[in-house]
Amino acid sequence: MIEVRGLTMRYGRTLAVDDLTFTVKPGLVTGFLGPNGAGKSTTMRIVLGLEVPAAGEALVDGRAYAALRRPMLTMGALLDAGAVHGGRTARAHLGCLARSNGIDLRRVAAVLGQVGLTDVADRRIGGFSLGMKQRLGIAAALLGDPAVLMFDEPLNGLDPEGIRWIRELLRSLAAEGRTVLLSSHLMNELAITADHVVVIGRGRLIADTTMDALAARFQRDVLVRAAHPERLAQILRAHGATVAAATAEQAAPPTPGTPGTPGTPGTPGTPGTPGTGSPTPETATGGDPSVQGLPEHELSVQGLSIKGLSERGLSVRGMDAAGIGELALRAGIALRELTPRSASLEEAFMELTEDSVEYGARPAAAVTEVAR
Ligand SMILES: Nc1ncnc2c1ncn2[C@@H]1O[C@H](COP(=O)(O)OP(=O)(O)OP(=O)(O)O)[C@@H](O)[C@H]1O
Repeated sequence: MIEVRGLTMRYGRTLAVDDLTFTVKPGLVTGFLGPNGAGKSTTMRIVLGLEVPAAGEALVDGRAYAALRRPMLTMGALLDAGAVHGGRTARAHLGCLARSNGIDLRRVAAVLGQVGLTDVADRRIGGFSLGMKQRLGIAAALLGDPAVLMFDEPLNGLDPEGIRWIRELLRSLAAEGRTVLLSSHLMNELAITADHVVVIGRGRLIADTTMDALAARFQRDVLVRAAHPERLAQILRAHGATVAAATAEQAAPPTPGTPGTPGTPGTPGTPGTPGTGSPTPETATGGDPSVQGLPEHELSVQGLSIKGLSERGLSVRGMDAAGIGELALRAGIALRELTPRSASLEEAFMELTEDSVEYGARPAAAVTEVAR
């Protein structure tokens, strides 16, 4: 387990890490995500005892890394794959590390095999590609067979095969019950690999949550176009959904010639869906017995006219497309469009971190909400 508590780090006037607290648990791959300069590397260097924080502490399995007598047996880390002596062979490099940590030299051959470098073990590291250096760095991290592993941007610059290999390795290490933390500034890279994600921006915690919860939080809404939008809005609200008029940008322009295109029922060449002709305000209020007699404000959504709603559609949150379809069917309201819309994880990340960049520290309530 890695515990980061109230960590603060300054470089001159730059506040690189700002009162950061999170825990990395065993048995999971945890992604450490943030835009460039967010403070990921600084945090990792503090965990490794390479920097002394202005406040707070970082513990590895309950102890400060710098206080460990044989640290590589507790935690393996890869911070900078390029920071190795290019004149040494891979085997000699790992042999040095093993000797200095009292690790059995037989582990050298074992980890070289584990990362697929056995065939090049006696070549000088200076001639290695970036991918080979990454593998060597990972071999070094695995040398002491530690329960905790921490990698800074291990996927950087790798080809798809290399990325897939690291992903599978990290997942298998977590499946063995180890604690695995990897940083990245790309959400899409982490989305497939990580179970849990800690997001930081400007050194502050933005989110500490499961990947699934993050995706669910950024499930945007369902865009609904219906024959009687105002009535459907009432019904959906009565069942707990939040309904708003879709904004102009949200509503994709209707495809020309689509049957039942809003606002053009019965136009030659665009046959309306039977029984779902877009109502004029008069027919919607006058012809529909279920809404007759209702006050005017209950027959609109955000002040939009029924025609406006028919064209833009409704943005529905808190209910999935199946639930909306079911309620519309029961009410006899024909649907013309029912589109679940969610942000990609990359968009979710941009949205989260853009806020932190734009406004600095997020209010504690927002962090709690995301971190839940
Ligand atoms: N040695 C240093 N001296 C001065 N400023 C530093 C130093 N190291 C980091 N910083 C600053 O601290 C902040 C956090 O940097 P850090 O490298 O930890 O971010 P990061 O999230 O790892 O970014 P990246 O993805 O670009 O590596 C940045 O503003 C950076 O410029």
